[in-house]
Amino acid sequence: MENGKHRVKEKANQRLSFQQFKKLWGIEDTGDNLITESPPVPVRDIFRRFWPYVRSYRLWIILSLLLIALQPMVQSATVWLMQVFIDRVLIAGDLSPLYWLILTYLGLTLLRGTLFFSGTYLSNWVGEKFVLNLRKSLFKHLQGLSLSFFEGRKLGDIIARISSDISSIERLIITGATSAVSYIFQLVVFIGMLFFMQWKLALVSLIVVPLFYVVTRFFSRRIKMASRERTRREGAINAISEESFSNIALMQAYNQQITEQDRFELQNHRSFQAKMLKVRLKAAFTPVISLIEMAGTLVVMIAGTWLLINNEITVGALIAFMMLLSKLYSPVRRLSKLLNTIYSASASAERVIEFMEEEPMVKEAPYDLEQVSGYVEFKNVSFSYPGQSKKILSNVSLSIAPGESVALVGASGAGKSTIVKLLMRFYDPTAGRILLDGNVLRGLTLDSLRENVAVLFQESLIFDGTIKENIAYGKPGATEEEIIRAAEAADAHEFIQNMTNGYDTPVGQKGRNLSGGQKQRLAIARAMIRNAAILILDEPAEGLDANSEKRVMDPMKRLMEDKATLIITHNLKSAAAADRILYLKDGEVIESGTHEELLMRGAEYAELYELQHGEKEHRNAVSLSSGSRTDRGNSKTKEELIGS
Ligand SMILES: Nc1ncnc2c1ncn2[C@@H]1O[C@H](COP(=O)(O)OP(=O)(O)OP(=O)(O)O)[C@@H](O)[C@H]1O
Repeated sequence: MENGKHRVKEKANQRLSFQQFKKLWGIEDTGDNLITESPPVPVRDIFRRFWPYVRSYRLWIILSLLLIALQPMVQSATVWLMQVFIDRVLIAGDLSPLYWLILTYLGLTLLRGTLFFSGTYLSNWVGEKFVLNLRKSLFKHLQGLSLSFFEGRKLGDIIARISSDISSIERLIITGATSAVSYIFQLVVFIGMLFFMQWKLALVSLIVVPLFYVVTRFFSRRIKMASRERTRREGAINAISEESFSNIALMQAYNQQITEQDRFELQNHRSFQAKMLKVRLKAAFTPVISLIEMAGTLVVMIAGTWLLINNEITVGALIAFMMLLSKLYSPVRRLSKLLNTIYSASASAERVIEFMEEEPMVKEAPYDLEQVSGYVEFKNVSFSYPGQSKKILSNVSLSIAPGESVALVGASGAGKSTIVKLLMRFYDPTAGRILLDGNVLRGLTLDSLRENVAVLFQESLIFDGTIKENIAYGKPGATEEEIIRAAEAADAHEFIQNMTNGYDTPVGQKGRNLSGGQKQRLAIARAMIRNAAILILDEPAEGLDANSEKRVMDPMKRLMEDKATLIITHNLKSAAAADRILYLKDGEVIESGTHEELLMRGAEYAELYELQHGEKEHRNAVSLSSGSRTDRGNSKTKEELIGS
């Protein structure tokens, strides 16, 4: 029996599979949806999942429900007044009850208005509070997720989920739930009143109720699926817009407007198709419901007339009954419509829940490290990106001591930036260990690790804020004096002072009001103010012209003082000035030593150097290094290390 039940359930699920449904209803699986489908979640579980965000408002919810629940009572009393008016005033021809009837009617109308205002205001207030809390919590949660999550997602889709999807959930959780309770309460009151007035007629009027249920179920399931398709397409529209507009210069420079428009249009059209399917379903739903409603009214009219003929009901009571009946069908209809809204909003809820259930791949650890000296060690570290079998790093071992500079060189794609990502714990190694001052990175809190590292990325990352805010990003709560000192050390003070509003000048989105060199000096000031023991320089002079490069050299040199520095560079002349060079090939350190040692070895590093700087210079470098290695010792200048 249990098995049989299970099979039926399975079959029901199968029959309504998304792909089959899409074929049936005209959204064929075109394979062009940029956003993957979120796992389906039953409505009951959705409520359970979001309940914690409204729990603290439960008293207000109860109050608003109470206010909503009182409304049908007042409505019923108004109908009852009508019955008294017809039977006692109109038919009896007696005007004496009219005075109190009018006064009561007025009082009831005012009461109903007050209840409506406070109920609506309160339920909306709770709803908006829910949106506020949920959005805050989702934003915080997303910020704690690992880099891998963001590298595998479309930014536009993430934004769509934080903005529009969360707003849709409000319709499901608060407005939806309170309206549902209010409609159910109205139903109970009205049905109770109908039975009180004429139980036989009341029974007849309920004949059509199961029909409402069957039709609603049929429509709401399909509306939910169309809504899923629609929300995914909206996410894709956001993603394409974000990609296109953030790369607008590239797009225009390569005349890719048409390609981008086509990409956009495709998703836009699919979104339109999904929406139209939803509209068709919703539009067809209302007339079908009206038809059932009409059938119910007809049956009651016939039965009512028969009862009237048999003197089992008065004219006034029959009219009042019919009026109440129309009021009964209204919450039934609204409840059915609401179910559709709930189902379509649950498509958004599924997308938000998918994100909420994401766990950070890099797990937080308990040990809070204080100020470190900056001794970094990689021990037999291997790494593959999540979900990929290709080994990006194999058995990498390296160390950087405080005050030492190590250059990481190698062909593009060799795995240099991946080493930085592991050191920052954006990812954890697949095998091997990384240590900071002898502590395994996996055991440290992410905050304490990252507080001890300052990074200068290949492309200076500048936020849309003032110059002051951008520098202070390196040390939250930095004083004005500290900011100016950092800017002076980064040789940025002068150009900042020459700007219209000095340190309060806005830099524009991505720092578009600044030159490349200015942005880099601002980034140096930010790293300066952090004063971390470990410094990572990822192609710090990349993209700067000779003049700007010269300009950032001195501040960079000051920044590196006493720090354990890892410098990633393609330029072997800059690498030459490092205390040690690691040559990375296909994720393995194949050569390691000083510039001179590597040249003497005459292997791949020497070959690459020769390729970059010509044979003559290479020979000079070798003879110079073999003759005067001891003289030079560690006297390499920091300028050499950074510049080319
Ligand atoms: N998020 C990622 N997911 C999957 N593979 C990645 C990811 N990031 C990098 N890779 C792959 O890892 C390899 C090493 O990349 P990495 O960025 O570390 O190289 P690199 O030596 O820094 O290159 P470049 O000098 O060009 O910056 C490349 O083959 C790259 O395709």
